[in-house]
Amino acid sequence: MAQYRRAGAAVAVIRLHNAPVNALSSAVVQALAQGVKKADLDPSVKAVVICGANGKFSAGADIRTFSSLQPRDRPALAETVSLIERSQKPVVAAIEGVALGGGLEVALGCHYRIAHAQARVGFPEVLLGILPAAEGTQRLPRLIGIPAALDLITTGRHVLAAEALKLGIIDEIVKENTVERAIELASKVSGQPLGPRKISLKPVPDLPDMEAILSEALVKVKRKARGRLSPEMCIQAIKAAVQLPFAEGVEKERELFRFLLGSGQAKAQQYAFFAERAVEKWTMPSGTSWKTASAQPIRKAAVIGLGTMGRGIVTSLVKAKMLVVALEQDQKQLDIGREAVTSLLQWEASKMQQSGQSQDICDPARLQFTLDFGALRDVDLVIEAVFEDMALKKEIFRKLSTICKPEAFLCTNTSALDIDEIAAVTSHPHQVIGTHFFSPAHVMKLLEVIRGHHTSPTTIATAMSLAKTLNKVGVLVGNCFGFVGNRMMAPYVEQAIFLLEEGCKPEEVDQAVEGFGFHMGPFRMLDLAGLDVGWRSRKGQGLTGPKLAPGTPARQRESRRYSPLPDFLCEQGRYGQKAGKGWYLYEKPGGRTANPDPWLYNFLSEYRETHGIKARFVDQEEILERCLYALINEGFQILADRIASAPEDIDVIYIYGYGWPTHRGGPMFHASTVGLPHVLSRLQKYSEAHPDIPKLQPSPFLKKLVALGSPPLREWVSHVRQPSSKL
Ligand SMILES: CC(C)(COP(=O)(O)OP(=O)(O)OC[C@H]1O[C@@H](n2cnc3c(N)ncnc32)[C@H](O)[C@@H]1OP(=O)(O)O)[C@@H](O)C(=O)NCCC(=O)NCCSC(=O)CC(=O)CCCCCCCCCCCCC(=O)O
Ligand SMILES: NC(=O)C1=CN([C@@H]2O[C@H](COP(=O)(O)OP(=O)(O)OC[C@H]3O[C@@H](n4cnc5c(N)ncnc54)[C@H](O)[C@@H]3O)[C@@H](O)[C@H]2O)C=CC1
Repeated sequence: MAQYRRAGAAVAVIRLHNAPVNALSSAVVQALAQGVKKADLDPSVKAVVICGANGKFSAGADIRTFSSLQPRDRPALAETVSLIERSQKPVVAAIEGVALGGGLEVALGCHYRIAHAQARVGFPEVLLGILPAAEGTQRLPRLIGIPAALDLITTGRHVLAAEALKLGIIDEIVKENTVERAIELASKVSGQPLGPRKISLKPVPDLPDMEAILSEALVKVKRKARGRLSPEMCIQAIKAAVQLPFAEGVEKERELFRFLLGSGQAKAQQYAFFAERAVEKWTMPSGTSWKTASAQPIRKAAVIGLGTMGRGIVTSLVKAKMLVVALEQDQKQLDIGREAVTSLLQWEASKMQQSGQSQDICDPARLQFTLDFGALRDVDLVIEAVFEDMALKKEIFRKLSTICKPEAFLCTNTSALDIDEIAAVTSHPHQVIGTHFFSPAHVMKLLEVIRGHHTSPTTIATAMSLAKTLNKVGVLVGNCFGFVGNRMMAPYVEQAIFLLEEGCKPEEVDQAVEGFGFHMGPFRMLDLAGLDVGWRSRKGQGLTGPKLAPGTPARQRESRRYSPLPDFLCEQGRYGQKAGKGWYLYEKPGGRTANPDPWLYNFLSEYRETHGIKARFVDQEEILERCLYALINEGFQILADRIASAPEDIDVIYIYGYGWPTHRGGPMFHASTVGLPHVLSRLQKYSEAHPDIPKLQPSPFLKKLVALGSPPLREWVSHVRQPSSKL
């Protein structure tokens, strides 16, 4: 838990031990405190070094124990940090790997901090719905000043040793053996006065405009937080550091921590933390899993199509230092694509430069632009990102199957189409897989990995490993129209549009959904993505356009309710942001500011009149429940169909791909929080009111879970019938 040893004559080394990340469980904290006391009591010890086992200092408090914390538990970690600082002998933190959260708090209790050049430090607590509660919000501002402390504590970002040195968090960077250097330093400083090294005794560096800095920070985090409480509470705690003596600031920090711990948001954000890690450990009902399948190395990759998605995918691959071949259909598109990729890479390089990272990502030697499929002969993996058109995709895959080397993996970025149908035209269907990136592909963290019927475990392992290499979260799902993400999106968007028919304005629906915490409501999202995308898909499905059977009622398809509103908008060229108008009006084509559009109000009134719909007032509760419960209901059906193997998979997809607010833990977590009987009864109510909307009819699986007494979320999948598995 914490190993105590002597190094040389006069230095005690305390090494934190708790694989894999030396989390500060109560046993570790206790052993650390004992070590510090032992060193203090031993007159032959003149100085102390604290370090971590396996090249990591510590990733902080053990998050798994938070759910069992009682509000009145003694803050043992904070007491230990104080104990370290009060030590009569100099204590040096030797930081390797990470010193995060409570790990950094321990280091701040030390009198000196040295770090390896590759080490990272930070206070990521805000991302877990809490704040640094072992006196971190009181020590960091004293050490590095308010503006920098606000940045680090409210964003949770990790900083590399070089930046930490610049900020004053650490005293020295080491390239070789950090612990040896710490021992040297400890020996050197023993006997020197410790008062000036105790951060709690320092005043917070004063600034003339302190009040303004704090208020601006509050406005900024409130705007960004979308209902998340922790960033605001972090600012309150930092404000206490400015306004109160250290001990009182610590009291305030604890009070705010207790409030956050009990808020429910912390539980949701910590669930999301573990869900993200759980999805990496994919398993198929056959027993094949991440443990048994091995990924193949990808050195050279190709991307076909450099449109919205392809250019972002190329950027991601280049950033991950792969050799990349980028292919387009004609010279004009190739030139446009090249320019777009170049500017994305330049932007990435400048971002990296700002954060002190090396920026050799733009090396043109690693990137080849071509019109020639022959250039794909030696690539290890291809990602196809051409138009969403099955015939075109098949044509491309047929070609790839003959041109690429037999062991190459063939991936499609389709957002909804059948992976098996695409794989069927190749000679190696077991090497075909869906890799569904999200827009913008170089930014969004999600990679939905879609397994076809023949996809091999090696192909899955390689695609999941690619996600990790690209710094994304891969989630393995089964093959069906829209997979997990877009399949659940469909009933959500459908409800939003039906609500317009019934009397809402787009901004009312968006405000309700954004008030819940989404970055964008459905109409702003549709305008951004382009209304023509869905239109093309609906035409393909024969729901509108030339394939629609003559005489089909305007608002009905196969006895289900259908809204032709988005088709009408597209017929008028209102494709969204790119056209300067869609559900909203923009300042110009490509403009970003969505303004309510009087034209649309008139259009909606006329539409309602034509179809004999009496507009009614729809309250926020109904807007939210209709949109979100329809989406969640589909999630239950997806679990029942075994398209997703666990609720965590769905939640991670929604958090990282669709902007579901993390503090609400994802749609399935949200359902478990509000209670399955509640979700069921609201769906029943709405489906009785709208019997022609099948997506409001509660999923039989949801009904089953309620009948079983609403078991906890982690038990849901044990109640799914196995034979229907698509995974
Ligand atoms: C560290 C990482 C960057 C490593 O990343 P990577 O190598 O990619 O590995 P992972 O797959 O992410 O992780 C490997 C494995 O480790 C698990 N794990 C990681 N971190 C933790 C952790 N902190 N705790 C537990 N487990 C952890 C992870 O889940 C993986 O395991 P698996 O799931 O089985 O696969 C990366 O892991 C990372 O970023 N980790 C999180 C870092 C973090 O967020 N740290 C902050 C932790 S919170 C903290 O430190 C809080 C504090 O400031 C102190 C709070 C004080 C609490 C005091 C209690 C007092 C209570 C009463 C108050 C009231 C007082 C009164 O009334 O008076
Ligand atoms: N736009 C989005 O937000 C998302 C799109 N997708 C999917 O990604 C794929 C691509 O979508 P977008 O990038 O939006 O399309 P896009 O229309 O922006 O780009 C497609 C590109 O493919 C090129 N192309 C067409 N035929 C080609 C051929 N034979 N050879 C080489 N290049 C060819 C086109 O010139 C164009 O540049 C589609 O399957 C889409 O469903 C997936 C996730 C999100």
